[in-house]
Amino acid sequence: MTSSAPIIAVDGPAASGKGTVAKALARHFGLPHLDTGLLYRAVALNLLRWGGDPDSEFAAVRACDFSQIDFDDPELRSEMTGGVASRVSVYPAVREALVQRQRDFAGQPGGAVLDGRDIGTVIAPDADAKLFVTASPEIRAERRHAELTGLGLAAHYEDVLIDIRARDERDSGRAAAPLVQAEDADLLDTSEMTIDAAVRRAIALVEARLKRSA
Ligand SMILES: Nc1ncnc2c1ncn2[C@@H]1O[C@H](COP(=O)(O)OP(=O)(O)OP(=O)(O)O)[C@@H](O)[C@H]1O
Ligand SMILES: Nc1ccn([C@@H]2O[C@H](COP(=O)(O)O)[C@@H](O)[C@H]2O)c(=O)n1
Repeated sequence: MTSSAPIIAVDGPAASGKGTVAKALARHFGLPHLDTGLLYRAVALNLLRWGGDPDSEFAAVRACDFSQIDFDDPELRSEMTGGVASRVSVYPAVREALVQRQRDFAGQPGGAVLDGRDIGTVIAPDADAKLFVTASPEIRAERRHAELTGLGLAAHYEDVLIDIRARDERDSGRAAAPLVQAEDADLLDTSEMTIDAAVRRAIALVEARLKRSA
């Protein structure tokens, strides 16, 4: 892959700020951006609406149908949908059903930024730049809690922290495409960083990688 049409992979745990960083990178480098978590959330939302059982791999695979999904639907971003997304994403057949769509996005001629859990390891292992964005569970829970209450939703910090820890365990512990830092990814721990500082550091890390691969 040449640096004129770069693929940038951004991975990390829930509420680490990877989406914020990925969107800013896309703006900075003039690239299209895909939040791959939305694909797993779409499967989860189908399942919830159809009354399917998240413990059934068969039902989850049937829910890999985006024909009725509006990607602007606010329900996609709910905590309930995110929790079910992390359950259906453990199934290899669900992951398999979503791979090609993500690889097609990554492979478009002008380059792309994708964020998720397995972008640098499975979807685009040859990406030109890879970031692993993280922060402590407590900081991530604070940020998610502030986000939810800011939207006027009732949320308790302790519950959010429990949910974040459960999500970390499921995403990192599954056999298929677990959340793990790719060997050639740069680590960006945003625990002590403002959004501006995290974005500036992300741009600097990616620019350095692109220069090296030019
Ligand atoms: N460095 C930071 N300092 C403070 N708040 C931040 C920082 N980075 C992100 N945030 C805020 O934290 C929340 C979560 O960020 P974001 O949505 O980017 O995380 P994410 O990793 O993409 O989450 P997920 O994929 O689990 O939905 C948002 O409200 C965002 O504005
Ligand atoms: N590449 C990815 C992206 C997401 N997931 C799973 O989906 C859940 C929701 O993702 P968000 O980024 O929107 O929070 C997440 O907890 C993962 O289980 C995935 O497996 N791979």
